[in-house]
Order: sequence, then structure tokens, then C-alpha cells
Amino acid sequence: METAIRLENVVKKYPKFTLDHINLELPKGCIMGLVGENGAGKTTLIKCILGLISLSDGRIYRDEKVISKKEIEWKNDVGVVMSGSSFPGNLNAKQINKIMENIYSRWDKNIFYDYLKQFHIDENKFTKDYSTGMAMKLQIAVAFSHNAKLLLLDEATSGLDPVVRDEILEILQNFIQDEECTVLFSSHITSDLEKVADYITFLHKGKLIFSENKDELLYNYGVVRCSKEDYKRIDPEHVVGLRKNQFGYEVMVDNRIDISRQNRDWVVDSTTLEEIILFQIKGDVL
Ligand SMILES: Nc1ncnc2c1ncn2[C@@H]1O[C@H](COP(=O)(O)OP(=O)(O)OP(=O)(O)O)[C@@H](O)[C@H]1O
Repeated sequence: METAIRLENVVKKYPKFTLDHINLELPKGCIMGLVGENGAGKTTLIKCILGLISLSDGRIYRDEKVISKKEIEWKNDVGVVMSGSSFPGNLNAKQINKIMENIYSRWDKNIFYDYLKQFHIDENKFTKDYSTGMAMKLQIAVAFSHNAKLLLLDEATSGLDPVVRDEILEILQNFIQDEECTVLFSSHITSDLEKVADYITFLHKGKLIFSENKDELLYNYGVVRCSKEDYKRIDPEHVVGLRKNQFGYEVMVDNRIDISRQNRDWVVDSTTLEEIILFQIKGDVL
């Protein structure tokens, strides 16, 4: 499978935080969900890819070429939605359309106006009078209207109601029908990622914990509910998290099928992305 973006030993150091030697491949034609607790480094990673911040070390490749900030094509090829950023308040969507026509060589006014209609955005309303959801929807409309090949969405669906979120997930799935198109999508709404992501990348305190195919992840991971004695019989190599409660141990393992075959009387449940993350972040010390 071809790679859209590759990070090689990427380090970004801030005084109290380090994005720590990230090696990551984003395959073309896929949606990758980026998860992690507040402050895990998701936005920092997206900003590194966009070249908005300089790297302390490492390299980022696009189509196997090192990304240079000066590349004009790169700007045309990327659609970006960052939570917290917005258009100047004294502009309306009509004016934004004019500005974008001058910025993006492949800007498509018709697509933009179709999204405005779909998202119920009044083209004459100034963005200062938008609700949070509307401001996000406008950013999304812009990101989708210049025939980008890569979409980088940072918390793009936060603050949106379930109906609009669903619409956006559907748009993302349609977008990657073109095998040249790729999405990196950070979100705390793990159910959204479970619905649409092909890969899940998990950052924790600036480190990459895993980047895996979502279906394999959900197939392989599971929770064993057992006694302390049984817990000791599980290969520690496969234990990714542990919770103790009054009834015994809950152990997150990454070889659910093997364990349930080997121990037919054990309770081994399938799990969710949210559980996998919670076990890793909040699990008891192994
Ligand atoms: N310009 C900066 N100067 C210093 N520290 C920074 C800067 N930008 C980000 N950080 C720190 O880097 C860490 C990671 O922040 P980042 O925004 O990447 O996390 P995140 O995973 O996107 O979090 P959230 O889910 O809350 O958006 C945080 O501790 C943050 O304070």
C-alpha cells in the first residue's frame, strides 16, 4: 500500500512536553483516527505535518519526499480543520468564497455552495455571529471545496450535533473512495472513529503507543475477567492494561482469541476503542 505521509523519528520539544520520536505511516486511501488524552500531542503532531511548527528532530515525508514548506502544491493538496481556529468575524461565507478562489488553484465554488446549503449556512451572515457548530461547519466546507488529496482534521466534529457529525463521517467515507485521498482525523469521540477509521493511532504523553488497523485491533484486543492466580498465568507480553476490583482482575490483552482458545472456562470479552484507551491511560500499574 502506498504511503501518503511518513513520519520518521519526529521530535518536537516544548519546555514541558516532548512529542517523542514518532514513527508513523499514513497509508493512502485510508482514514486514520488519532486518539489520546488531552495534552497527548495530537494537535502538535498535526501542526508538525502541516509545517506550522518546526521539528526539533526527525523528518516528515509526503509521497516519499521530504515536505518542504515552500511547496505550493502541498498547500493545494491539503484541507485543514483545526478546532479553536476560525475565520475573521467580519467576513461572511460569500466573501470567504472569493478569498479562497485566490488561494487555492482547484477551488470549486459549486462544491462550497453545496456544502453551505447542506450545512444550512447563510452566505450573508458574518462569522462573528456563528454558533460554535456553524463555525466548524464552515471550516469543513472550506476544507472539502478545493479538491484536496489529504484532509487533516483536528477535533473537527467536536461541538457538532449527532446528525451533522454523521453527515461529516459520511462525507469522509465518500472522500476516500478516491484511492489518492487520505484523512487524518483526531477526535475524542471514539465511537465516530470506530465507525469510519481504517487505522487507529494512539498517542499518550507524547509517545506513540500503537498505530494499528482498526478491525484487527478490535478483533485482537479483549478483556479477561479472572482471579489473581489466573492473571499470573497470562503472558505479560500480551497484557496491555489491568484493573483490579472487588471481584478480581480485569486484564486487557492483545491476543483475545488465543487466550480464549487456551482457557475455555475463562470469560474473555471483546472490547471497544474507548475501553482500550482507558485501560492504557487509567489502568492499574502492572
Ligand atoms: N506553543 C507551545 N508552547 C509550549 N507548550 C505547548 C505549545 N503548544 C502545545 N504545547 C504543549 O504540548 C502539549 C501537547 O499539546 P497538544 O495541543 O498537542 O495536545 P492534544 O493531544 O491536541 O490535546 P487536546 O486533546 O486537549 O487538544 C501540551 O502539554 C501543551 O501544553
